[in-house]
Amino acid sequence: MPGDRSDDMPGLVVMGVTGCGKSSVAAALAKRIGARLIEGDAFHPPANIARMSAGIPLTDADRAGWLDRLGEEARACLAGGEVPIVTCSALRRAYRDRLRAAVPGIGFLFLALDRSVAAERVARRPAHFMPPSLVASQFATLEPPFGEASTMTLDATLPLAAIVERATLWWEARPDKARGERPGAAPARLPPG
Ligand SMILES: Nc1ncnc2c1ncn2[C@@H]1O[C@H](COP(=O)(O)OP(=O)(O)O)[C@@H](O)[C@H]1O
Ligand SMILES: O=C(O)[C@H](O)[C@@H](O)[C@H](O)[C@H](O)COP(=O)(O)O
Repeated sequence: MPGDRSDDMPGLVVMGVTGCGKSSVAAALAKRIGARLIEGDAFHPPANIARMSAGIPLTDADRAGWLDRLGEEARACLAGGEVPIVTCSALRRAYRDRLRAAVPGIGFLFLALDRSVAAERVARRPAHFMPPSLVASQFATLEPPFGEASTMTLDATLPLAAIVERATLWWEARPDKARGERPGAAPARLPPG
């Protein structure tokens, strides 16, 4: 699936519905490119965790403070000279714009999968606060980031290594890298699909 890289990307958000592989992909990608992982789940206030554990979807108001917290973490990471990779469902355009306001040009890697696979993965995942009953509301809320700047969509059912490989190529081809660290270098070619 195509990626759009019209802005510089100082860091990344790995986004998508519950069970799409955000935590798995972001951890592996952070290791691969030497970035700092900011695990979004670790920044929910206890009230949000309690709601989700009880099978109640978060509201815009529940998510607002969490998104701001993630934006602050990403900014602090950049200020410290590190590259942030944030896991955050970022389901709506407005949520992504809130993160973009905190970190202009931040990129979004969207892991796309259908709801039956998401439901299956969430049901099989041990000891996690998200119950399978919340999968439907995640899909109802999702606004895919198609056409937005600095976004890349990948098939979340590819093997983890293939996702990380494609994401790494996209990251390496980002404009500031091409301009700054590799003057005159052509951006790396993205693999088909
Ligand atoms: N590419 C993949 N292929 C198969 N299973 C995956 C893949 N990525 C993640 N998983 C599995 O799916 C489940 C959900 O992954 P996770 O990273 O926790 O998703 P999220 O953080 O988006 O909720 C986990 O059991 C994980 O091992
Ligand atoms: O790992 C997961 O299962 C979730 O996707 C998690 O990363 C996220 O915190 C929730 O989805 C709650 O936030 P939203 O209701 O905004 O998705």
